Amino acid sequence: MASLITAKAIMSHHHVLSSTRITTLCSDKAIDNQQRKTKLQISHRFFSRRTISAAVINSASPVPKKETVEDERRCHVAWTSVQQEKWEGELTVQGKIPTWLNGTYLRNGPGLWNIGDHDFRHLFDGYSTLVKLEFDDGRIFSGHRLLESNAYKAAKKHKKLCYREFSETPKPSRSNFKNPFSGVGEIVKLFSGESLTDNANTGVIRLGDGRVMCLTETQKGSILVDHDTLDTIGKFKYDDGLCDHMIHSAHPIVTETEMWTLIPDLVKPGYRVVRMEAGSNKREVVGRVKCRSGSWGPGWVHSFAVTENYVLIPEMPLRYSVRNLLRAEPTPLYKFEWCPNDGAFVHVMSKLTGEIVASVEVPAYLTFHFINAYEEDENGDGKATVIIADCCEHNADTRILDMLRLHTLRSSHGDDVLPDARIGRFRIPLDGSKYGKLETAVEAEKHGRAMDMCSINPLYLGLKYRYVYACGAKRPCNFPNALTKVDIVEKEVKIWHEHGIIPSEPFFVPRPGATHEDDGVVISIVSEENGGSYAILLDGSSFEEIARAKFPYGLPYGLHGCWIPKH
Ligand SMILES: CC1=C(/C=C/C(C)=C/C=C/C(C)=C/C=C/C=C(C)/C=C/C=O)C(C)(C)CCC1
Ligand SMILES: [Fe+2]
Repeated sequence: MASLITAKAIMSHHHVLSSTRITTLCSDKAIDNQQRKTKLQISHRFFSRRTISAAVINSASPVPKKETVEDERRCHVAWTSVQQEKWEGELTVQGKIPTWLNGTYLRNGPGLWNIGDHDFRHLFDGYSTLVKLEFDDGRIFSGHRLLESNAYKAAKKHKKLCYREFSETPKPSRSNFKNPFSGVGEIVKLFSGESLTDNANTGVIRLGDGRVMCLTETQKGSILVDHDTLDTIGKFKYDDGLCDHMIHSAHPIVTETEMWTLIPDLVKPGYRVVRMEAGSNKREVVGRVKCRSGSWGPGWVHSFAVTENYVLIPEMPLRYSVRNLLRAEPTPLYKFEWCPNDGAFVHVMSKLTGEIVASVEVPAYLTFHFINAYEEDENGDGKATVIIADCCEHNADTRILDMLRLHTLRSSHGDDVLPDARIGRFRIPLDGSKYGKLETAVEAEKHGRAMDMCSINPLYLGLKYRYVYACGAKRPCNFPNALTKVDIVEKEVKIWHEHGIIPSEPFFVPRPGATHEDDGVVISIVSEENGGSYAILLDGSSFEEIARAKFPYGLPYGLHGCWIPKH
């Protein structure tokens, strides 16, 4: 493989640099074993000088002397753009993959953070990069590929940012500089959704009918992919009038039969709760909840939770801000503002009737990811009296958003600057009380005061459960650097960590036929300090390593994944 890649890469000065990196990695013994099966394709036109120089730096090769190099030298591969548009090949497995594990783990996340000479600012800005691990009878066939969103294709074609990303706004064209009406045009393009990105870099889900969809928070960023080839199939076309509302939660809740999601209303602050039957493209509005705070915008809703009978709608003090949405330059809170004085709420809607059965004020909170929720029947008469909802809670401290700026992530490696997080547990009474509680479920010190990117056994969705898998920390760190299993009943925590790693979301796959909640495996993809990366498999119960498989190159950090079983 080394000679194949070198031949492809030595086409220009820049590609001599990229070949240095790839040849170095490919001389790895494990990779030599699979040369025949490996295909690599480098996009020569698009990947820029910066991407390539970062690659050289990560391979510890001699580097050109320039000011940015010192910064980049310290840059962990987790925050370094992928080096090629796609790759596929078999990975060499150390250890033994359970024979029952047959199917594909797919992970989505931002993997390319520069366009031409422009470097993106925030982790969430990067172009969607899918990584697959296909488990087949003890072997792993892997690959990655950039998603062909319109935003990515336009950037590639014009060598510049063309759509509004999380923190980035395209520069106005020269002709628009002098046009006094261009500001109005920008507002129209923003509120019609035209200028918003479809870069579906956040999650990937398998719908009940088997279709696989990548998502971000714009509805137009719902994109179908082929989980085998990683080809982009095309837009998921919602067959309803709800797309006018532009944005939705990036984390719909999907089962074999249905999908639930929330659609925030920016005009009349509130949320629509919608349901889509498996096999359909049409969402039905089950109900609507009005925001209780007097702020202009609804609270940001990245994710939410469901129980067997209810949908929980969070109304956080981190709210959409029209001023910040319109600003070209990012504010410290990007599109949002922090309004704790306007209150923090959780609403509960009946799945059956769409009625609001509880709406409680709670202490200020900041969460991106709900873990799970369930109903509790305290009187033992079969009627739920309280709802318990757990989330990764950032102690109502918005600094986490700015911590995820690429410059900070790249330059603070080794410093203990990650703000604290915990498992926040809401208790929401169903007796008409005005207030709900928010407590710490397990002493945060036990998981290094970091807690995000969580998963549970999917068979326990909406039900009383015991185990949370998430990214935690071994301090000091500037980003969660460990995998953790939290027993929220016994309040015990297991940690898996290796020096210098940045692991992505630990994803739990239950063993078919299992009778214990933690009988299964946990999959994660780990970016290493030395520029490499590997897939890791932990036993869901002991949380010990079962197997790992090294990639022939370094993969950046990724966000969320899904499991597609082989039938
Ligand atoms: C907010 C708007 C947009 C984009 C939203 C996006 C891309 C949101 C992505 C959020 C993610 C990936 C949150 C993850 C959080 C992870 C954490 C806190 C990890 C912590 C580790 O400790 C647009 C769609 C671009 C436009 C409208 C507004
Ligand atoms: Fe997320």
